[in-house]
Amino acid sequence: MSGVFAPGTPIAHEERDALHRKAVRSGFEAALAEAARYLGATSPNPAVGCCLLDSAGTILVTEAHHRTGARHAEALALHRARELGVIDRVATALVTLEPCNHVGRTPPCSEALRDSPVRDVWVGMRDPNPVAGGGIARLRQMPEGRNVFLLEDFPELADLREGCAALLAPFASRILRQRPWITVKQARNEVGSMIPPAGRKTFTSQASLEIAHRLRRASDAIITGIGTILADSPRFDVRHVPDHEDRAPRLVVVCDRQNRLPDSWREKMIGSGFRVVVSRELGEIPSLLADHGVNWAMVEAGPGLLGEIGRLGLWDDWLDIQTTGNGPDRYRVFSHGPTPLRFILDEGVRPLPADEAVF
Ligand SMILES: NC(=O)C1=CN([C@@H]2O[C@H](COP(=O)(O)OP(=O)(O)OC[C@H]3O[C@@H](n4cnc5c(N)ncnc54)[C@H](OP(=O)(O)O)[C@@H]3O)[C@@H](O)[C@H]2O)C=CC1
Ligand SMILES: Nc1c(N[C@@H]2O[C@H](COP(=O)(O)O)[C@@H](O)[C@H]2O)[nH]c(=O)[nH]c1=O
Repeated sequence: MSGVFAPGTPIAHEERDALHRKAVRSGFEAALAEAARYLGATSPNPAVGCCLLDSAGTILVTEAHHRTGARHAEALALHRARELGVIDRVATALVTLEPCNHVGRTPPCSEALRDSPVRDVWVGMRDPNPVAGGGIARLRQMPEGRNVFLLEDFPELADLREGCAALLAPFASRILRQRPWITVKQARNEVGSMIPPAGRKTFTSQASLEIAHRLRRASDAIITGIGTILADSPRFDVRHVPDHEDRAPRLVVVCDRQNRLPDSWREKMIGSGFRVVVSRELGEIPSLLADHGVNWAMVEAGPGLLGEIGRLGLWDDWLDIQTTGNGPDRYRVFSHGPTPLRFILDEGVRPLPADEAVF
């Protein structure tokens, strides 16, 4: 592995490699954490993080893509490095997604890297988007010895690649399958029921509600059923954690085949910044959401709609939060791949025992 250390650094190869792996690891962890803060704000673009290191492997800047139309993560990180006066020290760029090679709303990141002192570029995932991809090949063709390393070529860094795959999963789903990543969130009480006690909408703990609201913040759309609207008149807003500033209107899709949706609820939601769509056919929802640029959709619905979603297999991961009645709530996750839920869950709610949980 060549990399973050300047040629001629007077340390042994093995020591250099160990330090190098440590620097790459901390850099990717920082880039992933920063990017995950913007899940739900970047769509239809992906969430992407970038970390710039100096030749000793010290982190100089960590940045992320904030929203469509704004600078990409690499371009913003290089911009910050110039603002901070550390651009001349930048040696290595770690990016969770292949740098773009096209002129979209912003110029190609491959060129931003070319016009910088970066010599080594570490890439978490190849870009599944054929329009923007090609940055790896372009960087490799550039003169002056730029090196490009892919995490997929380093088995000892497989967990970082999985993190990058989880971060990209919602975008990759829309691009490759023309449907968003769909997460079902289900809360159940001590006896396994989803139905709240009379006069209440929720029964889980504050920690669980914060997880639910982080998921709302990270997703671009909520799929629900008419039964939930009629029972709860839900707000579906983000209030137990801070929301993204100036977020684009989020979609709520209501499965309602008999036109029972109250106008008053629809008007209230539009007034709070949602777009409301009614669907008579559950099966059409994934492609409809993809057409609206939705990368990640969550389901907040009752047992009627969840049964149908389960029967049709219309989900990618399923978060089941259970109240125990005594002690903290527990959760388990069922997932069909590296799940972006890893960026949502935290210590406030404990996983169920390993044999009952996916991770
Ligand atoms: N604990 C939790 O996590 C949650 C609990 N809840 C609770 O669940 C209860 C409501 O549950 P429920 O009555 O089952 O309501 P749902 O929210 O599950 O909505 C059910 C409706 O979905 C529509 N639907 C079902 N299948 C399809 C399909 N294939 N295509 C299109 N539409 C479809 C039907 O509408 P139609 O009748 O028009 O055919 C059906 O009546 C409430 O008490 C609420 O508090 C709600 C959300 C989360
Ligand atoms: N019961 C239940 C949940 N239920 C979901 O929350 C909705 C109410 O949202 P709001 O109007 O924004 O407070 C409700 O209609 C249903 O979709 N969620 C949870 O995290 N825990 C719970 O115990």
